[in-house]
Amino acid sequence: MSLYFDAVNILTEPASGGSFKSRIYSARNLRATPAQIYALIIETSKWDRVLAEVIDRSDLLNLERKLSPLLALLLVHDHLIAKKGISAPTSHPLRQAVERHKVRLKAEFTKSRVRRGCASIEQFKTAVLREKREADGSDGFVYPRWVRVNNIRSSLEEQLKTTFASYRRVESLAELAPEGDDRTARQLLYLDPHIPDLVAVPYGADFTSSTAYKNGEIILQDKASCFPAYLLLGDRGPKDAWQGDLVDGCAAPGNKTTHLASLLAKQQTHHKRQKKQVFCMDASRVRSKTLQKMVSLAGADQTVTVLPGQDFLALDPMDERFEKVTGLLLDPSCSGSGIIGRDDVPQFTLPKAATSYAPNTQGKKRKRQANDTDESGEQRSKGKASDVKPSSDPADENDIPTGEVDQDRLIKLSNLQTRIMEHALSFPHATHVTYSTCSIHLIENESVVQRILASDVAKEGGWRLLRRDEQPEGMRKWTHRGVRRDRDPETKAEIESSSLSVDDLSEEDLDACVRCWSGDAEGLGGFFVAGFVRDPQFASEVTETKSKAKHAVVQDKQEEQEQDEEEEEEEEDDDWEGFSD
Ligand SMILES: C[S@@+](CC[C@H](N)C(=O)[O-])C[C@H]1O[C@@H](n2cnc3c(N)ncnc32)[C@H](O)[C@@H]1O
Repeated sequence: MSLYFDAVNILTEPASGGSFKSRIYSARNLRATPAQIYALIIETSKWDRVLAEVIDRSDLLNLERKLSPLLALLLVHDHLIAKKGISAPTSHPLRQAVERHKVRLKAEFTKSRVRRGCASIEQFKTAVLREKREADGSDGFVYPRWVRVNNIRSSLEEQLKTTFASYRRVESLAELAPEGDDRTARQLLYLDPHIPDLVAVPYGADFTSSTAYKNGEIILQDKASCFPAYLLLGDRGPKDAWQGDLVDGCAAPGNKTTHLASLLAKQQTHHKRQKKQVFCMDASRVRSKTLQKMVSLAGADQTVTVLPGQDFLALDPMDERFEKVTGLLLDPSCSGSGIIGRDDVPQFTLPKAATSYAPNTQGKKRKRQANDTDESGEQRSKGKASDVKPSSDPADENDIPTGEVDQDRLIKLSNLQTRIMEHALSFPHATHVTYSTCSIHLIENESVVQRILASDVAKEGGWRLLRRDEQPEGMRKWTHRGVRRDRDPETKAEIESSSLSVDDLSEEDLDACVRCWSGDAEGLGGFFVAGFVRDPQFASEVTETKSKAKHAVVQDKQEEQEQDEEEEEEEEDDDWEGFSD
């Protein structure tokens, strides 16, 4: 019986960090084996809708008051579906509480199958799974595992021949969706058409024990998180390699930094030794340790200098160390509202509790709360050096969203993001800067862009947005672009009542901004990125306009002064009461 109590405890305790499976395997005080508990929970979750129906119709919970809804679901699963039945001595009171009703339970289970027009248990299982996916909205929704090949240590060709040798290429992301009851990873691979060296595999694929992963040849990084470095360095090769140094100002845990280094490696010819070219930093000392480990694991120590605990805003753009900096990538802290919960804890439809049963949390559908857990990168990086793995989870990069929109916090974030960007634009030799967030809110995205473009530093430096037609090929092809008003994250429809709008941005500006949304066929969370470029022509136009304006002001002032003097003279004349006729 301990198996069922262990499963109930696992499902009802507050979630701590890590995947659901790893939480079971690292849980203490379990009496059953983790494998047994995991299998029971996963199998029961496939049948929950039917089991809840059977339990309700047979009135089990009103007849057996000792059973909680969740415990009943697990026990009835094993009673009706597991080959060996309930895993407890026949004399155990809870086993008896279920088996006393075996005729009724069996009859309701059969009726449930017949109602769905299924002739066999297999057909029944497939129908029930389809029903479950339709009900939870996950039907047709693909959220793959994204894998970036690190060009410092390997190449896409090499990885296709080794790590992915047994994988079959598919032509669409949709083919990575689980089929039937197959929620486990199948060996399928999709080459991303937008980001070079990025592949997608079914979500359950686990590379953490693969040599390629341990050696930093592959990095588990979400597709959207690859946009900023690609937008900055693009499809350059040895012939048109990036000139100058780069800064990643908000870099931990280091996904985008190592991506920059990987793209630079691709541009370098083999005989040319890479010089230090990327300065990266994070204001948090603890997160900087993770950053350094990620950089080393990716083999990027030759290219990347980590400035631990460095506040980007305190960096002096005039410092001679940065005089060759031509590009900056800024991915500051944000609300994280675009991060989709990777909560892999199975969600159960439960039977109705008996009227006199006082349920604990077992009676509710569990959803992980952001503050249940301690999953910020800050906390994670407190682990041992050997714990540090290339990050795959956007939650490692950002705050975990609470689901509630705190307007004051968004305003503060937006102000800080704008300051950070204005500081980036003040690097004297910078020509390209990218700005990104994993937020869906206009106030952190297009609105920040609008504020930056309106700033003195942008106007004086001749900064404008990197137009879509100037973007690297993969980004040009990406169709989801900037929006003028906030959108409903579910329906993607504009929120008419939203008072915030970005009226100063032109249609061309919005087309320059790149958006990602969760819940569509792209397999991503919410993300935003925009590139800024210094345009000398634009600068001179601005300077010219400014100097014309200045000139006009000076002229006006001069004229004003002359007039004043004339008037004064007149007044003086008026005041002169000397000679008279
Ligand atoms: C969204 S995360 C960056 C994720 C990272 N770019 C990646 O791809 O792995 C934001 C990071 O910015 C850091 N940060 C926030 N403000 C900063 C500042 N003023 N200077 C330097 N780092 C800052 C935070 O500590 C946090 O680690």
